[in-house]
Amino acid sequence: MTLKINNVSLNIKKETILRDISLELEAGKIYGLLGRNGAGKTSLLSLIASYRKATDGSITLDGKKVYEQDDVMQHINFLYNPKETSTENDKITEYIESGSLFRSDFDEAYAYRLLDTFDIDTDKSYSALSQGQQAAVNATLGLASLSKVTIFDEVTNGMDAPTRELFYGEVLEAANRAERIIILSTHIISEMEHLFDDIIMIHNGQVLLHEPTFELLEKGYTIAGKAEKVRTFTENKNVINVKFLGALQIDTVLGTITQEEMETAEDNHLDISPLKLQEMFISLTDKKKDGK
Ligand SMILES: Nc1ncnc2c1ncn2[C@@H]1O[C@H](COP(=O)(O)OP(=O)(O)OP(=O)(O)O)[C@@H](O)[C@H]1O
Repeated sequence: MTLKINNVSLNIKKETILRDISLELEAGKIYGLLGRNGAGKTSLLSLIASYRKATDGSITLDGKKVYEQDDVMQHINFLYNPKETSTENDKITEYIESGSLFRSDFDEAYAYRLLDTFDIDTDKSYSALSQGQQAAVNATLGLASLSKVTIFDEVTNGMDAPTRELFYGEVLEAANRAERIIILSTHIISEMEHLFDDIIMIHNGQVLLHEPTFELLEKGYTIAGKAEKVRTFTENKNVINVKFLGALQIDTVLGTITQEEMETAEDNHLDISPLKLQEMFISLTDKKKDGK
């Protein structure tokens, strides 16, 4: 199964929101969609879910156009947390029923197991739940839908840390249950980094990069130790971030490290560790660097 986004652009009024986006997403993968506020993530996801029509270009699932095609659209599920508090009086049980009514792949038993995991009282109405509990119900609807393309747009907003951890575990399980494309748009990068097979970064309405996470993280490293030693080591290197922790300096460097350099680091009691996705993201999307 392949979701193809072909040269998609979106203009709203006279503003260009998305410019010439081309991406190919494969079943069996979890995608992390990252971008600064206003980069265009939700706009792109709305196009995939047919909430909007692209100004140019097309989106296809297994070669079939998605926009306003019911037979294709029912396999694409877009979950987000509405900004307004819901006045929805339906009981959670009714929510699950309607979820399964419209989606042929919906697994009701799985949904109830998830709600139990999230400790949701299914006799309550949706509007009687707290913000974080509503987020857990939305997450459940997405996970249990088993939809071929399942999109979670900042769905963890409002969830507390233990609930987010439960959600991450369930995302991994849901990805193993069925061959599907899962897209997670988030700002909680450090917590979710381990979930992503691929990273897609959107910046100023364009694709900045689309790469397997492990390849991206092999593009650099962090080095920590006595400030003076670290400074000497990273002199003339592409340092994208410098942090201090007491007497310790931690530099994030883009580039590979040679065996010889590894030995020098060891001799100087410097610790080398993998690059952090969040630091790379901050550096790559630094507005000061692109003059914005
Ligand atoms: N209905 C609209 N009318 C005009 N401009 C819009 C509309 N919807 C979105 N935009 C603009 O499109 C740009 C992208 O917005 P979008 O919501 O896609 O960003 P985002 O990456 O999801 O941001 P965030 O991380 O803050 O949620 C922003 O500049 C926003 O102001």
